[in-house]
Amino acid sequence: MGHSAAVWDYRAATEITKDWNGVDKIVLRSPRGASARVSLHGGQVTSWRNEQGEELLFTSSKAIFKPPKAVRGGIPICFPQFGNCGSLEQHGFARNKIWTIDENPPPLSPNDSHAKSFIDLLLKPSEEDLKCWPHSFEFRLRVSLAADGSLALISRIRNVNGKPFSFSFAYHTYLSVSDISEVRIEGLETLDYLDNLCQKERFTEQGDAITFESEVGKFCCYMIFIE
Ligand SMILES: O=P(O)(O)OC[C@H]1O[C@@H](O)[C@H](O)[C@@H](O)[C@@H]1O
Repeated sequence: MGHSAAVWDYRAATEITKDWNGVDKIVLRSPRGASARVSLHGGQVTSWRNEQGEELLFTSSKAIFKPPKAVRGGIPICFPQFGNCGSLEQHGFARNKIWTIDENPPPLSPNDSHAKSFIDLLLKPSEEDLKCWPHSFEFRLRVSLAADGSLALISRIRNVNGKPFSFSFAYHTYLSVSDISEVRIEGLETLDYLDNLCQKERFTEQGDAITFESEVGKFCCYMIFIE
């Protein structure tokens, strides 16, 4: 009768264990067998499996899993800087840090009608972070897995002391694909991008979907204004 989602215990479907470096990792499960694994190292989603148990994210065979090295794979969080567009280390420091779990997270929004298992992770700056990036922030990352296996990440960056600052941010998602020649990315037409393979020269994406016949390195430019 398909009642499994109604009786599914979402708290019990969230399991916290340790990886082999002693860092906590969280596994979220859906009633039909999808799962997501999130590490406190970098607040990084390191695995996302569908109901058939197939891994949807790529992790490099050369990835180093020892903090503070960033793990090349899954969904690294780039913050407070994307790439090398600033004075910080490449992609900022968030992906190198050990995040914490918020044991009393705010509830899911009432508009969110689908039951989900979720975890809220927090990152606050250390003394050392404040020396190289002197801004008081709290980064809340909510990772949720819906009953149908879909994964959502919501990031909220709070300015703690009201002094303005700017930052850049990205989910540097590594998707696993079986045949790159079959991949098309649609919906970026007309957006400007910086071409990493052409000294970050600025171009405008034209007409068709992006396909991959050789190496591609495009940073699409979005600007979000928050009042
Ligand atoms: O090697 P990192 O620091 O994990 O960054 C991953 C990649 O990030 C991309 O944004 C860069 O264009 C690549 O050159 C880089 O390899």
